[in-house]
Amino acid sequence: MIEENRAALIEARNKLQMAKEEGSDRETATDQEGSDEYESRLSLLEETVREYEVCQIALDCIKSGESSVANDSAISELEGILGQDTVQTTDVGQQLLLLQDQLKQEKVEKKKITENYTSERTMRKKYYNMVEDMKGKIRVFCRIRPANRNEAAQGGVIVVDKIDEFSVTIDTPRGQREFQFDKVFSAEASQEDLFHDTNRLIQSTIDGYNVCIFAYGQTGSGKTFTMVGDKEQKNPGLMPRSFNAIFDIIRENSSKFDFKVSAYMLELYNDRLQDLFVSQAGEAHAQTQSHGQARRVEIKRNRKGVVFAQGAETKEASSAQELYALFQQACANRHISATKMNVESSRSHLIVGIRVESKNLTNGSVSTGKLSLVDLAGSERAAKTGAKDHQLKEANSINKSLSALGDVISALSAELPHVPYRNSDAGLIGWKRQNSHDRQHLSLRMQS
Ligand SMILES: Nc1ncnc2c1ncn2[C@@H]1O[C@H](COP(=O)(O)OP(=O)(O)OP(=O)(O)O)[C@@H](O)[C@H]1O
Repeated sequence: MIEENRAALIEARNKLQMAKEEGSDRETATDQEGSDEYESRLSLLEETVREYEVCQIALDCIKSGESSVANDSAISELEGILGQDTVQTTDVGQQLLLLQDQLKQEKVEKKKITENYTSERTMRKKYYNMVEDMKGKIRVFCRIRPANRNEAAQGGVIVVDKIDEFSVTIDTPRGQREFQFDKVFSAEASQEDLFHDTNRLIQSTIDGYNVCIFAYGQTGSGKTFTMVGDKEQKNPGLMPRSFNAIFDIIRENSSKFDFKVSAYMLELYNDRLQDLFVSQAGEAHAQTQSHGQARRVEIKRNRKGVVFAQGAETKEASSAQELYALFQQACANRHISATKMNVESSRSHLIVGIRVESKNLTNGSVSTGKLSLVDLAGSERAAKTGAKDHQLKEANSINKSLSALGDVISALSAELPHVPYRNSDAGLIGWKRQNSHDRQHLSLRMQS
């Protein structure tokens, strides 16, 4: 109908144009009767054009009814056309009233849809996160590392056995012991399998929750492999997979939300927090500039109880690739060295904090969630790792902070009124619960 009207409008305008040209060609109005006839034909044609124009605006308005802004401007255009002339047919007036009525209805409809959408979204968030909560605010997964070539060559015996989805047995000098987890991954489990279960927590972060995933275990048990992946990234770990998942969700929702992703990356080395976005050379340079004063990163809590790393640089990323590039930059500044148990042993706890801010384009509300991904340094026995001198100091500091973390986790699991977060920065930054909805995801690891 719109197309038919548009064609008729063009034809009527052409006829009017031709009639006007014909009029200007007439040299003098010799024949009064002919002149009157011409005038009345011209006025008839003008009226026809106006009618088609009004009709066209009305049809366009009805077609673009979802946008009240577009309709409002169309109405003023329509009123403009009608106001240009004193000739206002009842037909056109009725059409305008009808149109205004339709617009009113559409505005009410639009408001209803927006309200429904907002309440549906709130419900989705609520139920989604209720399901996540039912699974437990603290979830402990166990991953069994396959025996490596050295262990096999030395005739190592497998002492860990997965007996079902949730339990393992371990042969100890005092006999076999059984342990329960929220989930157990066997030595054959892939990186993909591991991520499958944590993937859902990324949605919670985007929904405005604070999520913490960390790997805990003995040195060489595969924490870095699980969190980061192998060096060549043929088997990417939870961190790069999470970066991709964040931006996948962002892409899917880009028509409804405006997102902002920013990150800080720190390491806790020898009880001191270091900003991994600043290299040691950069830090030394900054220290000279500030007359010997070292830049300090400190863990603070704001008035709302939200934990943040004061003094740490935060960088924005607009894609998973950008976030990964920032991560690589941070990893290059991390403390790693060889021990007897791991050729690339992490000598510090790595803390990656990703903040996702989302602005709802429908109602303007803003929510912020944080995903903390932590690769802890491994607990170790100096006798086994061969740690001496500064490595021994590192090991003592690692063991001390892990023991403080153990106290935090025990207190949280037992729901004790006092949780000793303050005993260690590590206990505070990664897994301090920032509100009642937060959830931690603990990956405990074992070696076969
Ligand atoms: N599931 C696995 N499959 C194959 N190789 C693995 C697996 N887990 C760990 N590895 C390998 O075992 C070695 C030790 O793993 P990793 O460095 O991740 O241990 P870690 O627990 O982070 O140690 P540390 O606490 O000393 O840093 C690495 O060479 C890693 O590639």
